[in-house]
Amino acid sequence: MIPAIRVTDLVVRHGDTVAVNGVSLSVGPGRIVALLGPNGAGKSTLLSVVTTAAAPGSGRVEVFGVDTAVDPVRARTHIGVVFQEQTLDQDLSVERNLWFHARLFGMGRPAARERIDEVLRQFGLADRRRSLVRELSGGLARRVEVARALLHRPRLLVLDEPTSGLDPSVRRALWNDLRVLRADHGLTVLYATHYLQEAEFADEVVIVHSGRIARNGSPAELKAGLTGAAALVVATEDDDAALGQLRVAGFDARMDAAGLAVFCARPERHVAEVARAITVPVRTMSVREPSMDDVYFATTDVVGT
Ligand SMILES: Nc1ncnc2c1ncn2[C@@H]1O[C@H](COP(=O)(O)OP(=O)(O)OP(=O)(O)O)[C@@H](O)[C@H]1O
Repeated sequence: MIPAIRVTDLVVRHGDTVAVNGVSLSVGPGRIVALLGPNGAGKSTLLSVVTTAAAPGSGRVEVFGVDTAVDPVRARTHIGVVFQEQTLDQDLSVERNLWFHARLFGMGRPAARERIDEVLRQFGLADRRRSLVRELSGGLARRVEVARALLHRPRLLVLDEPTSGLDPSVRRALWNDLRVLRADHGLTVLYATHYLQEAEFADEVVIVHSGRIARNGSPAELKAGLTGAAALVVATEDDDAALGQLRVAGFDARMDAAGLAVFCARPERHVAEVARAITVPVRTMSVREPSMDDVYFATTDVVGT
């Protein structure tokens, strides 16, 4: 099976800065992949090469088997892009913006008209078709951008921080749309985000740091691979006394933001043992699994030092 995206030993420089430093990555069709990483990690640069906006310094990028450096025009037929900054023409209507895109991708008039009607309906924008973009809310304008990106029926949608500045309900609606598109059309989605909880929607998370892939895997794999973050969180009548008792019993117990945390690899297996070690009354005990935040900070801190 041809991967939707294959990146091989990619290096990209901006002047003296090595923005992408030897990245290799393969994304299967229909997968949803999140790119995480601190500012300046190289996410946008990587996305710009995948979308043919920038050329690789060395290495190779293929989109559905098409080498983006050899045949960028053909590669672009497979790719829809939603850029970090809004790129709609503010003084044109929603419909006109879509029309220009359709013409840019060589769609004939009848086909363009039909497809524009279809995406406007699909994204709930039919009643806004004649609205000027500058009259739209940020959330609606984003919807128009996603609709535009999908107009030429690409198989891969690339989004660079698509939800930044959008309110939580608009963000949730966008992710629902993308999941439906994947389910109905097998769309492959690659997106960069700084909202760590948005990485939970992905089949695979790729954490980029200093131009390299620092860690990648499914959200569950990344969390399971994290040692030292899972804990039993205990609330007692006297947490200070309980802390001392747990330490005497040999547990790695600490006070943190959640309260008294007992760190252990499989917390659910230690409930009885922890309860036995504490003589003060226990109010509640709960298992805390590692979060995407734990994975992110463990990865970027370790790599950054
Ligand atoms: N046009 C440019 N000219 C010079 N340096 C650049 C240019 N674009 C990016 N860089 C540098 O390349 C590195 C990677 O930047 P890039 O924008 O790809 O990171 P990013 O992970 O997308 O960051 P952010 O989360 O802030 O968008 C950074 O050191 C950045 O300063």
